Amino acid sequence: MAGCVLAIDQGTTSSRAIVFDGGFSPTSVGQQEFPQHFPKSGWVEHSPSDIWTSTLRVCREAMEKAPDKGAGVEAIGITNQRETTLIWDRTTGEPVYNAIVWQDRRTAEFCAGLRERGLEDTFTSKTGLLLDPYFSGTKIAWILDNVDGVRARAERGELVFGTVDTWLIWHLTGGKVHVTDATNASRTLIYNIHENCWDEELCRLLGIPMNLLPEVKDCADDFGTTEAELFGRPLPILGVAGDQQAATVGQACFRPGMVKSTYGTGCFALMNTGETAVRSKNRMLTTIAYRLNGETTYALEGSIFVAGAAVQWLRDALGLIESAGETQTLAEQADPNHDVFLVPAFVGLGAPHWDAEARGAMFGLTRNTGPREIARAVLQSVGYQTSDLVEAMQADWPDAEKPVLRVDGGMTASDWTMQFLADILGAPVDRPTVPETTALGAAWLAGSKAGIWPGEDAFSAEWKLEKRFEPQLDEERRQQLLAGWQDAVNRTRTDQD
Ligand SMILES: Nc1ncnc2c1ncn2[C@@H]1O[C@H](COP(=O)(O)OP(=O)(O)O)[C@@H](O)[C@H]1O
Ligand SMILES: O=P(O)(O)OC[C@H](O)CO
Repeated sequence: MAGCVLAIDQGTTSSRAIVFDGGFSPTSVGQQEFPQHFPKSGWVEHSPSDIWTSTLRVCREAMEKAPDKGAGVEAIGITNQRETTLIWDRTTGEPVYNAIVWQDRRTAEFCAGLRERGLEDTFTSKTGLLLDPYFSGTKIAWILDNVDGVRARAERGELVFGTVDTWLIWHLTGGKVHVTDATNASRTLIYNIHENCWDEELCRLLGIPMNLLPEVKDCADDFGTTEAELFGRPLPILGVAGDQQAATVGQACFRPGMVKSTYGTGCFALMNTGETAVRSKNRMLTTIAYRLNGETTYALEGSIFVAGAAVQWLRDALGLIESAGETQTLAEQADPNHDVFLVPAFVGLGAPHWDAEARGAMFGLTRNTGPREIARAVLQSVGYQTSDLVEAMQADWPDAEKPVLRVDGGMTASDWTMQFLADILGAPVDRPTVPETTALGAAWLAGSKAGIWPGEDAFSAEWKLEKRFEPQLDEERRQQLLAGWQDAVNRTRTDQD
């Protein structure tokens, strides 16, 4: 079976690999969770070797399970958790520190210091991002300044930096290739998204030597060839995109105004804004959606740090459920006259508030509040947060029609959550037949570059609706719930008077 593509989806909690056939259907999957490390409050790390070895294992598993043991695989596409930061020795490949994960807040004070120096506009105007610990730049600076001997080694040119895509490509190519793509670069806080280059001034402000940085390529490009012994033969890596951008591609959101929202550990909504890099007035991010044939397509992005992670909190910290799916039954049975609001600011608040110091809170508790109302509040928090994002995006780009939201990610398995989302947005929510849109997006980038998959239009035509959720809530109740949510958020924020 020729025309197959192996997609690697290296996520925050697990590594996944999927072989897609020439009809864009998944034929086999490999998946492995790996440990999360929380060395201090607000710190989140991964072992670099876990990232690599779990990825290699799931690729081999997916190839093994694929028809003809993956003989039809002609190209590899990579998509990855973004912003997560690694630095390693360019000769030995030895990491100098663990991977600092996107959720990590250790550089909050450093960011506040830069803001106090009046530097936020300098960073935002060039990168589209905000001075928040979320992005890679201050994480690179932290490693350089806090790990013994690292700055000196960096200045001697012995070290390299990479996001997870770069780390994986380095290993897949036997340490020969040090590259990234424009979408991953656009999340580092040192990449100029308008001029499409690493920015000297921003690197200087953060104290980052530019010799650490990888070459930046288009999303469909030549990223090197895998070592023959890894999969029995060399395979070309032809597609790379950060996971949220890959989902935008996989959801075929190619036209300006189209929006996708992905519900995994966090939630990330991206609106395609075409060739215009819209500068947000509402603290959304401006980012690169994809770069193809040297042409950049931009997006507005709203990033929420906790979505499915709140469901995991119900299971792992509170022990209220044994599996994520139980939340739906609990929510259905909750008292309709008893509103409870959860603001899941477990690692601060992301867009549109960007309050790194805020922590989670629950409001409206009474003696009658039980697991059902709490579970419903968890699922609803995802809807409310999305509603904040969509409202901010529409304010930033009033010309765009009220969008239909294309959704994907593990949490979209919950019909109850998707219906609430449609209700609170007052807009339809579309769930596609292929839930693995992130991996599919990476596969399409590689498959189209290889010339074995068709272009944008034919690919878009293949996007199929599995279920549309229509809004059913009356407007008065919607406004009442939104007001309750706004009140809860205002009381949680640390930057309110
Ligand atoms: N039926 C469900 N109802 C609610 N949440 C769910 C359901 N199934 C999965 N989830 C949540 O979805 C998340 C996993 O989604 P996934 O897309 O695999 O995440 P990631 O790529 O961030 O690791 C978990 O946080 C899990 O709690
Ligand atoms: O690994 P995910 O799916 O939670 O996505 C993480 C994002 O890329 C962080 O920006």
